[in-house]
Amino acid sequence: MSTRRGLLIILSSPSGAGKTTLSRQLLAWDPSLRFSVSATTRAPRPGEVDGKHYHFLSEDAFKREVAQDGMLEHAHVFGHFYGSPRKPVEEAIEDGRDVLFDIDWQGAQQIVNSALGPNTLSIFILPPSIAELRRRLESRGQDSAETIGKRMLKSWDEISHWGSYDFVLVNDDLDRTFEDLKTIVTATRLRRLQQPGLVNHVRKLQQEFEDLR
Ligand SMILES: Nc1ncnc2c1ncn2[C@@H]1O[C@H](COP(=O)(O)OP(=O)(O)OP(=O)(O)O)[C@@H](O)[C@H]1O
Ligand SMILES: Nc1nc2c(ncn2[C@@H]2O[C@H](COP(=O)(O)O)[C@@H](O)[C@H]2O)c(=O)[nH]1
Repeated sequence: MSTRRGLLIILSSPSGAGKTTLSRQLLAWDPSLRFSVSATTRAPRPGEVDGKHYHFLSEDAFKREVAQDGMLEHAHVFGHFYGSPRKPVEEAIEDGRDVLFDIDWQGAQQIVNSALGPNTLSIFILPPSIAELRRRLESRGQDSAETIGKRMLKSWDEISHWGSYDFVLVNDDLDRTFEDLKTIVTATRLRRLQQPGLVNHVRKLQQEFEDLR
């Protein structure tokens, strides 16, 4: 029987729309889901743990990883490098586990256009308004006014790619958005191609049917 290959579930949004919050909820909902811990050259925020939230690398170390083909995708975002280490993702999906990515549109496009494209599920999170996006970045209280200003200026760049994603959610009410996200993940897991074991099941049904005659 062919085994199931894991799905690559990609969440993107402008900074502050809520993808980190939704990722954490999704990981708590389904402990079998693996999070792709990105590498970044930006400094840790208060409370961020190396190896859990990000792998915090120097620029030299990051570039070395890229040169050795160690990144599945990588991009320059808000003045820093970010990338998804290849090995843990490949191991997880070969093991049949789904992997969650919190990455920008450039990284999403690289993965969707790669050999892993048929195994991806991409979801874009929109904010209810630009004013609310700013309010959320400010209320998160983890970035300087200058950083928030830069992220707001880049928000349209990110939003302009919403049309390339499989699904789009407007994250107004968090509980509602999370319910919709779970529905999307559950439905995608039920796609015929995600269930290679069905072939054997249908063969068994056919045999049982033949035995009736
Ligand atoms: N639906 C919502 N309603 C109100 N606040 C929300 C909602 N979703 C997320 N938030 C809050 O908005 C802030 C930004 O959310 P979060 O950090 O998840 O955004 P993000 O898209 O991951 O941003 P970044 O790309 O900068 O990491 C957080 O303080 C979070 O608690
Ligand atoms: N292409 C990639 N983008 C990534 C990756 N990890 C995170 N990101 C995106 O960067 C911005 C900023 O993140 P922050 O943690 O500094 O707020 C956000 O849009 C992330 O989705 C990655 O590995 N590749």
